[in-house]
Amino acid sequence: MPASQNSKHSLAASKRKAASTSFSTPPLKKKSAATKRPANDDDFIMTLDSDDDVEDLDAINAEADDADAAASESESEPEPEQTAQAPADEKLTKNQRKRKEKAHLAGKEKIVESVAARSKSNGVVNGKDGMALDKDFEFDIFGDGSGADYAGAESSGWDMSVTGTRMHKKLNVDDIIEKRRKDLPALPLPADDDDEQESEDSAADDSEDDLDDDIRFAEYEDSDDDEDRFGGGDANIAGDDEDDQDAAEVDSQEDPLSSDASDASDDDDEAQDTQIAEQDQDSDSSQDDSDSETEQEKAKKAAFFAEEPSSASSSAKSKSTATETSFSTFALSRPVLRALSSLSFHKPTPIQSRTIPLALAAKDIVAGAVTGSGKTAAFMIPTIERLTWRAKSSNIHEAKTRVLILAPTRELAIQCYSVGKSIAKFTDIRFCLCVGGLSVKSQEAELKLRPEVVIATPGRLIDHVRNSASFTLDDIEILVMDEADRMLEDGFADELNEIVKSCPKGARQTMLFSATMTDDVEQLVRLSLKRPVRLFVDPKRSTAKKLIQEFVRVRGTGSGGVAGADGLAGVEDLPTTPAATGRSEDAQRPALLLSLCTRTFTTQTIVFVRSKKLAHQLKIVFGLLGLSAGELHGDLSQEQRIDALTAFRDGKTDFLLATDLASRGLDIKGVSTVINYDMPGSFESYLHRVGRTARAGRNGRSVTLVGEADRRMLKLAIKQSTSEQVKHRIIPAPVVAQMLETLETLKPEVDTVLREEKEEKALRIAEMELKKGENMASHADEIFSRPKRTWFQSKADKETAEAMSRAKYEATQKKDGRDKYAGLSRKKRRSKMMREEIERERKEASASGGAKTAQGGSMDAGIRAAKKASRPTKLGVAPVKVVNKGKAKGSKGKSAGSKPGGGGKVRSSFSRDFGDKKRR
Ligand SMILES: Nc1ncnc2c1ncn2[C@@H]1O[C@H](COP(=O)(O)OP(=O)(O)OP(=O)(O)O)[C@@H](O)[C@H]1O
Repeated sequence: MPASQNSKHSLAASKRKAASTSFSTPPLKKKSAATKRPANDDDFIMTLDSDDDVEDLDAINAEADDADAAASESESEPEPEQTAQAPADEKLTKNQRKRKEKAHLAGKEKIVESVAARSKSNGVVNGKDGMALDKDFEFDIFGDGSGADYAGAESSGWDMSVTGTRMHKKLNVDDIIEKRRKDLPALPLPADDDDEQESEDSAADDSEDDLDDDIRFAEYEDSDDDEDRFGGGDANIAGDDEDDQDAAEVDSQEDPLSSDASDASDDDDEAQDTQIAEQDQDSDSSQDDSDSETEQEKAKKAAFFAEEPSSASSSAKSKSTATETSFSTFALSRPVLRALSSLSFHKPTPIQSRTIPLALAAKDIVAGAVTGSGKTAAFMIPTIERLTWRAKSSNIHEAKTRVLILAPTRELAIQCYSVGKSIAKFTDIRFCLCVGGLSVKSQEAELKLRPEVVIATPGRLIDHVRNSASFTLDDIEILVMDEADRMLEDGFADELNEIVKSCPKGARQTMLFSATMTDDVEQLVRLSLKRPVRLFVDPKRSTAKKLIQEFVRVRGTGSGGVAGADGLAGVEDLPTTPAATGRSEDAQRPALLLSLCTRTFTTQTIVFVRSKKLAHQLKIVFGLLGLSAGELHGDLSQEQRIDALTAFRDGKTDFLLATDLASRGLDIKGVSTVINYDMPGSFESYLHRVGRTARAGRNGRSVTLVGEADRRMLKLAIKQSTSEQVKHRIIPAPVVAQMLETLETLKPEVDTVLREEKEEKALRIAEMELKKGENMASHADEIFSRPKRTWFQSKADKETAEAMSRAKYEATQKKDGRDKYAGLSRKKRRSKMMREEIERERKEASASGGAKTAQGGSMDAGIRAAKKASRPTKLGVAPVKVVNKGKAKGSKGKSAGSKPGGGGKVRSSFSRDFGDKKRR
């Protein structure tokens, strides 16, 4: 425990004590000796990236923002302007220095103006607003703060508009891209896939039937030819046959996706299937989490959780299926019913049906339901309803903050705020949004009025608990955590403990929600739940019913699989010859992605990538190709993040290139496709990502690029879905080859844009430093007279927490099998798996009291070994591509004649994953 926590704890306790004595005299907080404020302390970035060490341009931007914020917040020591500028100056050429000097002068003028404006309008709070990031920057949900314009907001999703002037001129990479694009010669792009020939393979024209037919064909009659037709497996890519055959002979033990590994990997499949089956039992009731639970765990859960009251449960179950069910059956108050009807919420979703009665009865709840099933309203409706029962008082000193809703990201908190205000719009309930990146001062001012509901990200909330006079969590009666499983992860552990400690325990109702909610008692116990009810509405780890999940195989003969990927390998380091392009999966991904986005999924598409740097680079490539794309990740300022979201939501951009920051909770209407540029590190993360589409009963499609290291995740996805939901998409090799050529042409342009952007940013940083110096000079008295803010975590604490979170994430990756067997020969891999399986079965046998004996487990393994022995041991020659060289085109007709898995053709394990599904 960080040393600071003891003092925090006592602080919180003393605040509670003080607050309980009198409402009329809000207790003054004792400010402890200031620890230095870490930059971005409250930036709850949900990225699971491992790119923190990457010096990214947007990171520079973020630093610049911090520098600016620091200037306006005036907490750091003033530094001589010369010193601050020196490092930036050193990097600049003569011309750049001249430009900088110009900017310097212009900046000076601006600063004078802004200081004048600031002193003019300083009446906002206490006559001083210097601690705000930007006094004019407001987050206004409906433009007027009233929530009156819901209909418009509803039609296009929750409103995330931002009003107010910008803190500084936004550096616009779009301008740089546009400038470069104009000078580019026309780039060859693959034609749309709506012509007959191409739709045979890529199968994504407007007609749903055609699309399904084509993909089904690819799925079940996947020939050797087919599987070679993407990822660089065609005669058009010189030398590929040889490469593959060599690879098949030499590396057949190492390539679980290659066709020649098919016989050998049957055992692997079985072993993996068994594991998957055991780990991912469907559980469509609140009662059983998994059969693999030990008796001890079951007993622990039985003691920890309360049974769902039978009346509520049975009526809810019938309600959830009955078409005539309506919100009026819950006896909600008129203003709430009116709001629901204005939102066109006519009947409750299943999770709402089961949650609302229990939540109204003040029960603690641990709830899980599939993405897009209405969990936000499930906790928001009863919360607001309970607030309408409160005793009303016109006296502000009697007002209390009774509800705290926590979310892991700012965007999600903003969305919850928007939903809450909409449902409460006919009541007098007041909300306050407390998230990082927005004005601390205006939040402080709102908190002083004691709004009934506070919706927050943890870091900013703790900042207010520690530093905003009169704000305490002493009166919290309802604590809700959205994406609670995320909040329970190590990265949030310290913050969550601090918050829970600061809330009263006694009469508090706690509700936890997530699509991937855990019922692991060890994790939940620290939240002081009181016999919570488990409400798991959908089968565990399932996707929305109307989601079609497509998978595109990424084939590389090298070892540069996804695990090692960070950066746009296909663009940054494009190979010089097309032949070389088949060497790494990473080299294929940009081309595959762009083939999808230029031909098939041309709008309303979110592309998830695993690093901020990659998101930015892809944005440049998209821009240079004339595709309108925004980026969303943690290296952007909050303003840029909201801008990107709103532009995408409003259809101003067709693509949103995002990290996992955007994977959870965001409800953007009209998202038709989610593309996973790479497989995320955990299956939970996959579920959240693909859950950005097919929401609220709508159709949606996800397309995931699957490399060899992702096969286990692919199998999980297939296992958890119906056969109609999963498809194998094949992109014609000529299309990919053409895209690779185009990317090759673009490479120098991408570099140029990055360089120009860097220069612009260097200038901007210089401006910031100047502004900071000016602020320091103009407001020195005020700055040094202020009490310093105290911080919950030092930078080191935060880094430790992040490192723990990252370690856990990496461990999850290993658990999910991404890298577990990487680098092992087939033989070693199989014997390792066998050993693990025997060990696991032994454990299970002893845990289940001998129901399945260790001996029995070994026997299973023995049977599998015997089965394997009865098969031909090795094909010897790669069966791929022998027949197909001259038949790259018109694969439909050709392949339609082939039989799945028969006729001497060997199907890849990738294809078998799909075929197996069909057989089930
Ligand atoms: N009763 C209802 N009737 C109609 N639409 C609803 C109802 N409840 C919620 N919705 C709509 O369903 C969509 C998804 O809701 P919400 O964002 O709460 O899903 P979620 O379960 O929290 O998803 P996630 O797990 O991704 O966070 C929203 O657009 C919301 O407006």
